[in-house]
Amino acid sequence: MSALDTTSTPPLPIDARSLQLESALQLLQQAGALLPEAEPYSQVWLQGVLDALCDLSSKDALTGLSNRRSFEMALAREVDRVARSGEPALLLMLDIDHFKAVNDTYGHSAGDLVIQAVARAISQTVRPMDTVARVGGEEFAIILPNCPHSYGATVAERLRERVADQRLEVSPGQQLQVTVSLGGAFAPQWVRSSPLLWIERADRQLYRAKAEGRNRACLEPHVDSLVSAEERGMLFAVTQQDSE
Ligand SMILES: Nc1nc2c(ncn2[C@@H]2O[C@H](COP(=O)(O)OP(=O)(O)OP(=O)(O)O)[C@@H](O)[C@H]2O)c(=O)[nH]1
Repeated sequence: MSALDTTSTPPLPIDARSLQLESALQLLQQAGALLPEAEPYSQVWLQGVLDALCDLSSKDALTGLSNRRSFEMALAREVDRVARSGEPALLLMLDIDHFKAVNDTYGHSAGDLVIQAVARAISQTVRPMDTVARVGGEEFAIILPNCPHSYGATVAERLRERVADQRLEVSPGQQLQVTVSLGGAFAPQWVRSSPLLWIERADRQLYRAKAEGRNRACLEPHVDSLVSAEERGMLFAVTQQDSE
């Protein structure tokens, strides 16, 4: 039985009022999270508090996007899915160009506004099924499941253009334009690869985009999977047995 298996143990009756929830509630309040509307300390209310805490711990505070931890979990799930389904999935790493100069010239608050605007632009450009995360100060990652190879360069270019076309008001009457560089790599299909390796491959393309002058997208050249249809069937049967 795993530590998370709750099916074989009878639930313990808990008086929620005996739990020390002050810090958790304060944290949620500070973050502006909506507290559950149910009767305080009822089971439904307690579940609502736990759900709100989970939500908070998976989000980046500045942008509301997924944070690095949540991104890494989503990426591991995607690696698993690609290994089973063989569907093409793209990982894009995106970094704001010369962002230090934005901070140095306009101040940290203006820098924060720029990060938020870039986050919005990315979210509005991709599909709801895609995961958009802020994985570093001015670095974002986008996981695009079920993304055809022929579409990779188009989506990366659309993101680049969307940000470059934005006029950002960093203070009254003061507008600013920023650009981004992107690097992308597709997950190897029908093979259980490592999320870390996938990130490294996309990152390498991002460095290339920076080195080649920024404000551009570089994708790793695609190599067709060498796994035959018969091997795919065998691989799929094995992974199915593994999970049973
Ligand atoms: N405003 C703001 N700045 C941040 C945040 N996190 C990191 N930074 C700043 O982001 C800047 C990143 O600068 P660099 O890594 O030198 O990159 P860059 O200037 O964008 O240069 P290139 O990536 O090479 O184009 C640093 O000045 C950090 O202080 C944040 O949350 N808000």
